[in-house]
Amino acid sequence: MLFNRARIASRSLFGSLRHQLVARRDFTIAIDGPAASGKSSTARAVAQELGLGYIDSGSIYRCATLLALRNNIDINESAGDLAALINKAKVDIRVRPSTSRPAPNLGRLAVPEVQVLLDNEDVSKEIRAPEVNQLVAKVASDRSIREAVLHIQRQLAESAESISTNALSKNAEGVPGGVVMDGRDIGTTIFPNAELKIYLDASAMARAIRRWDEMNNQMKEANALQAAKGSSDSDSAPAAYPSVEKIARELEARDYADINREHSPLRIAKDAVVIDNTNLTFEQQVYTITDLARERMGLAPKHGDL
Ligand SMILES: Nc1ncnc2c1ncn2[C@@H]1O[C@H](COP(=O)(O)OP(=O)(O)O)[C@@H](O)[C@H]1O
Ligand SMILES: Nc1ccn([C@H]2C[C@H](O)[C@@H](COP(=O)(O)OP(=O)(O)O)O2)c(=O)n1
Repeated sequence: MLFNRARIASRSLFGSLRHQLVARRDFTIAIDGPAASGKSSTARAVAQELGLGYIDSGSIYRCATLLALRNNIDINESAGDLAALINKAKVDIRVRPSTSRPAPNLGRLAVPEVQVLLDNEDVSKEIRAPEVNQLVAKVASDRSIREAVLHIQRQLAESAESISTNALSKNAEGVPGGVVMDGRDIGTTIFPNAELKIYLDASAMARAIRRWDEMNNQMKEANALQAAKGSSDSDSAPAAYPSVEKIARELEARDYADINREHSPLRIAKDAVVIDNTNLTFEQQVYTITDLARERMGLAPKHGDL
């Protein structure tokens, strides 16, 4: 049915419009914001609640960064070489309903799990490594690389539409097909006609504490796993993680690079709804967005005043 089919075209003839994905899909939600503001977890929960597809555009830039590191490409000297590699690479983002208990900071909401495949290799963990964090904003600032990534975004948007209803659908009666995509330029450049644009923000300290908590939980899980194996091998001990202050400085440095770059910088789209979640619970922010979306779909809100 035409109603459910994504039809995407790039307007390559129109200079500054060339990065747009002109989506004829039924409902697109763009979620942008600074690092660790909650975009990905929120977008996944919103996609699950509404039965839409989900694409984490940052993970594509992270795959590009991993390719640069693995191939010793100096991004200052040879961005074109990296763009060529990305053009040849196959990136796949798989979303499946969560199998584990929700994290304590996410309340009752189970957030779907995302697996990122680069040329069929699961790189979900590797693309979150500190070396990738440090280089990714630089990689994302290059125009030829952004163009190569756009190509992948377009392909993924097409397949996300087709998996959306069977992979994530839950309590989504009456909701049309569509996709939730998060990143930095989704509402401003990639989907300028998105039906709903959200700019998610939180204080740098709140964001750093959340990242630190994440690392702490991962460390505890790794320790428990090692203890269960009875291993005392110091080589397999998880690495120490940085202080909250150091994480905050790194997040701010990346935000500065993302806001001040020339091509598709991080900006609040003029028609975006800004949600500062410094003092919101995860459920509040997710249900605020799903109710806004339902309202724009012509459906009754489910959660009312939060
Ligand atoms: N309102 C909230 N309260 C507490 N923690 C939150 C909230 N929203 C998101 N988080 C947590 O913040 C961390 C960063 O979220 P994430 O979705 O990875 O952000 P981003 O995609 O913007 O980098 C995650 O651990 C997530 O569970
Ligand atoms: N649409 C996008 C998405 C991400 N980027 C860049 C900018 C970010 O610093 C990196 C990594 O993005 P990602 O969303 O994975 O980062 P965080 O989860 O917020 O730490 O990619 C971008 O330029 N445009």
